[in-house]
Amino acid sequence: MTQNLVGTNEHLRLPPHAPGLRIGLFGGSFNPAHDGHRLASLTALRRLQLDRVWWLVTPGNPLKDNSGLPSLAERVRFSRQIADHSRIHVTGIEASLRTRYTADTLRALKRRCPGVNFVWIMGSDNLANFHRWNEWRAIARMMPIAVIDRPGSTHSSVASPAANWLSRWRISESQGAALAHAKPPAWIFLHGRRSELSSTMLRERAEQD
Ligand SMILES: Nc1ncnc2c1ncn2[C@@H]1O[C@H](COP(=O)(O)OP(=O)(O)OP(=O)(O)O)[C@@H](O)[C@H]1O
Ligand SMILES: O=C(O)c1ccc[n+]([C@@H]2O[C@H](COP(=O)([O-])O)[C@@H](O)[C@H]2O)c1
Repeated sequence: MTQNLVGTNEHLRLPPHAPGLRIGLFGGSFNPAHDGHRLASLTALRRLQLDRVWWLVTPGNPLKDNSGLPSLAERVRFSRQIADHSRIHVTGIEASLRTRYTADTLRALKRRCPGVNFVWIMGSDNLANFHRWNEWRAIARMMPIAVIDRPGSTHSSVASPAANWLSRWRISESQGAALAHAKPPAWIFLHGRRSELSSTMLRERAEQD
């Protein structure tokens, strides 16, 4: 079934959505997907009371060397096996939108999905580098952001230039249910059960085998 969907480029289409839904957008290389991605998504679903999380499997992170990156279809297919949850939709829609930078992707999705309450989700390692992203302040002005704590970047992320700039708009963890409706900039740092997993670790293990 999943294989067929990838074969028909179903992963390039927008999943079902409707005005008023709260949808988390979780972008990543997913090379490969792992349980840390799933745990972060479940944390966001529950603590932010989201209806869905869409994984946006990138054609290639603009800040990474993407040589050797497996095909989008392969990464989507494996991500679907890992996600395995009715509220998590794995997509390759940046490829069909022909966007690479997150700011462009979010603009395009907001235009195509009027009335949807989107939240950008990222691990805390990405907050630490967020100030290097294209139009990062514009991203923060476009939609609320949820940062999920991740081993190794708890402190560097909150001490980062982006976190400093964003500090006045941080809402408390107890207000998670309000984030999707908050006027951006608005962001939250969610602490909870953490996963040590990373795609780098899995690629290194696979090389040793
Ligand atoms: N264990 C984890 N806990 C919380 N967030 C995570 C975790 N692993 C990845 N993420 C987040 O998931 C998103 C996609 O990450 P990505 O696909 O690059 O995985 P990665 O494990 O960070 O990969 P790599 O090791 O190749 O950098 C990013 O926002 C990242 O911060
Ligand atoms: O737009 C940018 O400048 C930008 C820079 C770095 C990363 N991103 C996005 O951040 C998400 C996480 O990337 P990664 O490779 O850490 O999984 C993914 O959706 C990337 O496209 C975006």
